[in-house]
Amino acid sequence: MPSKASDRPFPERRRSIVPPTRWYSSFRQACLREPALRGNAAYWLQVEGSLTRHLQLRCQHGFHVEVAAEGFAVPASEEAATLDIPERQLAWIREVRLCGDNEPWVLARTIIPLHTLAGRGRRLRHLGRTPLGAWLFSHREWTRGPLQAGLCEPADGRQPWCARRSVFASGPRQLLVGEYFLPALLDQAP
Ligand SMILES: C=C(O[C@@H]1C=C(C(=O)O)C=C[C@H]1O)C(=O)O
Repeated sequence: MPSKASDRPFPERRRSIVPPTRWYSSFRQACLREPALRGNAAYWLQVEGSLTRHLQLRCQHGFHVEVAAEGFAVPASEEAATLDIPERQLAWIREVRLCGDNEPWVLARTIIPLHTLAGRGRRLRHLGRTPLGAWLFSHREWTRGPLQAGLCEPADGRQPWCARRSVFASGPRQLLVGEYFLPALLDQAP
């Protein structure tokens, strides 16, 4: 049984933990398609700053990151296009569950292109259970691009139905972070 994050590779045949998602250029655009976004989801899809930090602040017993899979794999063509990297080029893909009070609240999928992993970016392959948000927001040179809103196709009522994502950039380096909100979080008052 794998015990460390590095023991959980990301072969292409491994299923992603996040559902298929259709992305919209803004929260408002997604609301035109799905008015239910104007409920509790509105807060989470638009909240600024580190999502990790916002989640930590609402935990009573503790916050942790559970690594579902990380390793080199080929991103979806639409993800490669969003990052402007060649289609079929390998990237470091990290999928985690952000857990509050021992319950998964958010699923996150991050695509880190090869050129971002060079030099100091090497560290990004060894985050393990350290939240990526803590790293990004403590390195001031990283800035976040506009937030897109996503409507998911959940396989069942326990999967996320909405998400958000954005590109973080530091000079020529960039990475794409998608955050998928689980009903366990959305059912709480924001
Ligand atoms: C971008 C952030 O980082 C969070 C932490 C992640 C991780 O550890 O892989 C992934 C996505 C985010 O939800 C944030 O906190 O805003």
